[in-house]
Amino acid sequence: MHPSSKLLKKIDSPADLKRLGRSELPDLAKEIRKTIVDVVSTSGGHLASSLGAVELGIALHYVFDTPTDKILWDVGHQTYAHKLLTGRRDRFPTLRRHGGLSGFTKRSESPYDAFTTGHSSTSISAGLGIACAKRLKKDTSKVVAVIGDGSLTAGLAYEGLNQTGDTHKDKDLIVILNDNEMSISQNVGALSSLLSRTFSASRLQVMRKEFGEFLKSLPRIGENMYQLAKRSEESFKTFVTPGMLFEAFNFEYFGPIDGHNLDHLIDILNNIKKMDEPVLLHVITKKGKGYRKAEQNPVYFHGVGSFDVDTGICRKSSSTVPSYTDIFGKTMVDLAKENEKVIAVTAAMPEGTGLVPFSKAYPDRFFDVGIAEQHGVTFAAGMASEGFRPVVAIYSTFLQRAYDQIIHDVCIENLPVVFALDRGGIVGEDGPTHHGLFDISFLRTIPNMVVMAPKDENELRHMLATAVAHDGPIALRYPRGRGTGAELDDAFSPIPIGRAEILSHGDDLLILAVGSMVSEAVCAAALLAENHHVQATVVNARFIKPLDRELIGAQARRHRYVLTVEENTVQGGFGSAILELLNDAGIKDVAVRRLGINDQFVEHGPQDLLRGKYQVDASAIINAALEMKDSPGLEFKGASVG
Ligand SMILES: Cc1ncc(C[n+]2csc(CCOP(=O)(O)OP(=O)(O)O)c2C)c(N)n1
Ligand SMILES: CC(=O)[C@@H](O)[C@H](O)COP(=O)(O)O
Ligand SMILES: [Mg+2]
Repeated sequence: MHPSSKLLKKIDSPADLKRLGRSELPDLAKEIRKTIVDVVSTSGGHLASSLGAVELGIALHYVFDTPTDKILWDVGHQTYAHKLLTGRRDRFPTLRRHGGLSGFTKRSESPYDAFTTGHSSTSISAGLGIACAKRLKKDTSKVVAVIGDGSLTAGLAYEGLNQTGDTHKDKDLIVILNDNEMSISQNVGALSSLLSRTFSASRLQVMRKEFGEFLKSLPRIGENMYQLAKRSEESFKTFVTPGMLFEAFNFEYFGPIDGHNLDHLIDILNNIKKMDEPVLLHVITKKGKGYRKAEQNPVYFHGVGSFDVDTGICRKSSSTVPSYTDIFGKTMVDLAKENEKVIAVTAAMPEGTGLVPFSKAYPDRFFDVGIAEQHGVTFAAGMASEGFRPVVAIYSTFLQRAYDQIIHDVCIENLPVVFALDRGGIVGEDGPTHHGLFDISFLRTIPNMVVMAPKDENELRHMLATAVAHDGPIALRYPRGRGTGAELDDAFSPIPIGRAEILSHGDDLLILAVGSMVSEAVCAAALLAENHHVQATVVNARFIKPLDRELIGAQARRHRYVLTVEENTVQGGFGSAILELLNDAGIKDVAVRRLGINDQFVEHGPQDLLRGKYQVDASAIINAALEMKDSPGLEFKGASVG
């Protein structure tokens, strides 16, 4: 904590905050910002969003009686001030570390975290659910949902607004729109331009105040003129502010006001708190507020690794190995050059998915749909139905939101949509809401879908070329982070669909690995041979669907022991597909062990630590092989019978 945090160190709960005078709050905001910058510069995190929500956090906990009154923070990535004010100041340096504070709100972490978040646009729905539950319990405490302008581009948010505004049942929900004109990148969509058409809050306030004073000063007619002007201001406002949109949902709309002006915030929240109907307060904030480097580059400082506070430069690793994301982005540009039908779709994450180079090279063939994964998939299906080759680049975890669209709009019609799933596997510090640990299971069950995973960044290129050439739905999933350092072939050579490859031969054990686990399997096989005289055959399955039934069946018949490895849930994953194959092929006399995440959510922490803990790395493969070797009645005896 910053040594000069005289005020913050006195705050162990919002009750302590309430003891401060309003005049002390700006200094508290400064201390909170310093603490956030200090900690995030060391541990990484969502800096810009949290810096922009400092006054909001202070004002909300100053006005409302939390945790009885509930505050829900959409996405939850902007909650570092909220955490510092709600009894987590001393633990704040553990932010995003294994066993430390989550980078998002998490119900099990604090009673002040009203809802567990990480995926966007859930706060209004969850907030309304809580508000309706409170009403049934005759509990008159308040519910506030804080949602960003980016998160308001998701359809889910409107589903929540729509029900809230339904007048059949009284609903008492406060929605605060935290409008900084940014998603991760510049915000997109019609709503964003409507929101950004507002006058700058300060100018509007000054105009309104001066004009009102003038009218009231007019002798005799002043008050009437003031009331007339006020009414006309309402109609004026509806043209320049998005009030009309929210009022269409039966919300009382207030704003836009300056979301960094604590006095304004506290005054208006005190008024709004007394209302018992749906209210939307529109606040204007600056993403990165208070740290110039982040104000100047909120995209870079949206999610940042450790950095030097003075220069704002991230402490990069010395490795020169490109990330899977970089290779994907470069390959997309290469493919688009060869094939004018290739288009790219992202759901508000051009940087994270590596599509910025594509967006610059082919702006007409690049589509950022906003945080709207469901829409993005169906939008891509529409384009595919017209002969294009859409590549939908979405993190594995965020694609979960569009499961029906994949089935209903893409696979039933067998449309050629490519799903490029970045962050497939354990992602690290973002934790359970962000690990991509289900895509192999939820995709392989869909008819017409092809599912593959490259062993390295070179195979990613060939797989992407394969995908774009494939005349039907196809998905490739690859991990967060750097590749293996594999050499990149100059030319693409599309891989025959359903074709695996044997990487090494050994009679004792058959290791079937997919994606990021192939390099782990190769490493494990070498160590098993060198240190334990266990000879393993390693197969890079490449395809989870369709499996290479011929090659895998033949190899399974030649081995007594089979180990499958995947960075995915074991339930319904690659290992399950292998069990199904063996069963269908009548291959019975093999002992199969499936390595993967075993029916649990994975907490946040460093990728490698979590891979070790959850048995998806080379040492886990070695241990599993040795356990099989030493298990009673099972011994490795060279070439297996049969
Ligand atoms: C369903 C889903 N898609 C994508 C993301 C990735 N994501 C995290 S924050 C963010 C932008 C949110 O913008 P906004 O709500 O305006 O918050 P700000 O960062 O501007 O404070 C995105 C796209 C996500 N968390 N959830
Ligand atoms: C909050 C959110 O959902 C995104 O910012 C996410 O944290 C990005 O993840 P990467 O850091 O893997 O791009
Ligand atoms: Mg925003």
